[in-house]
Amino acid sequence: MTIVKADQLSKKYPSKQALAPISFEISTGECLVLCGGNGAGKSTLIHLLAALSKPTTGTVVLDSTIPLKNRQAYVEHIGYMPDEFPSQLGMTVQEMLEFYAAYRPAASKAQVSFILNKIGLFDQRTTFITSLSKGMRQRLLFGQALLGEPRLLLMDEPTNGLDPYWINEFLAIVKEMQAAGTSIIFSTHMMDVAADAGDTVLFMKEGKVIQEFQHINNKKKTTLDLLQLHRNA
Ligand SMILES: Nc1ncnc2c1ncn2[C@@H]1O[C@H](COP(=O)(O)OP(=O)(O)OP(=O)(O)O)[C@@H](O)[C@H]1O
Repeated sequence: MTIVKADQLSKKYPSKQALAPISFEISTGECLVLCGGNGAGKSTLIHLLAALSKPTTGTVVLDSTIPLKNRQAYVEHIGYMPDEFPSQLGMTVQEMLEFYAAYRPAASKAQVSFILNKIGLFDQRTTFITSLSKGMRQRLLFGQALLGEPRLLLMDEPTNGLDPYWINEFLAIVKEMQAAGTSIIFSTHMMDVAADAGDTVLFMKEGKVIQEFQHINNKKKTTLDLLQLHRNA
């Protein structure tokens, strides 16, 4: 079943066409990975899908009925992980998760504890965010995106700053979420992560999709293919 349908979505700034019109569909439990060099348009596309920015053209529909312009209903069903930490630095780890849980109708106190364990920060739950390492902050951002069992998980460079153990854990959690029916879109510069997680990998350059891989089976070969494309982007 199609969960996300983007039709001719584009973004033009006065001085720049950041994203040329793009159309795609994603099914329940599918993972779409966005790759490409700096300035390729990955964050622009994720911001549009997260309803953080208005498209210049085009539409997005979630779950076949909820349009992007019905912002409240739309964002209730998505989890969003930004590429930079927001400003809640005066909170503890648990307070931050509870703060975000309050905005997610399906999130509960029990889920906050579950996620704290999942991201390996249960023992640091009373630690102030300012005292966390970069990788720990990244895990916390990932954890808040999982709150409320989103139908669509949108993540901007989620593995930045993660050590190899947590990159593996991230990939395992992504697969668990997919198996539970969550659809996932994330950007990455890590070709092995893209090859491992992506059912579909879109390779972008200067706001356009220049190549698309689907249903990757041979991880090693595909990682090399993606690296080759990255060199050309
Ligand atoms: N607010 C803005 N005003 C004008 N141009 C912008 C704005 N935001 C982004 N751009 C431009 O849009 C293009 C795409 O940027 P975007 O952040 O989507 O790239 P990206 O693929 O996420 O890059 P990176 O890998 O460096 O994060 C870039 O050329 C960027 O300079």
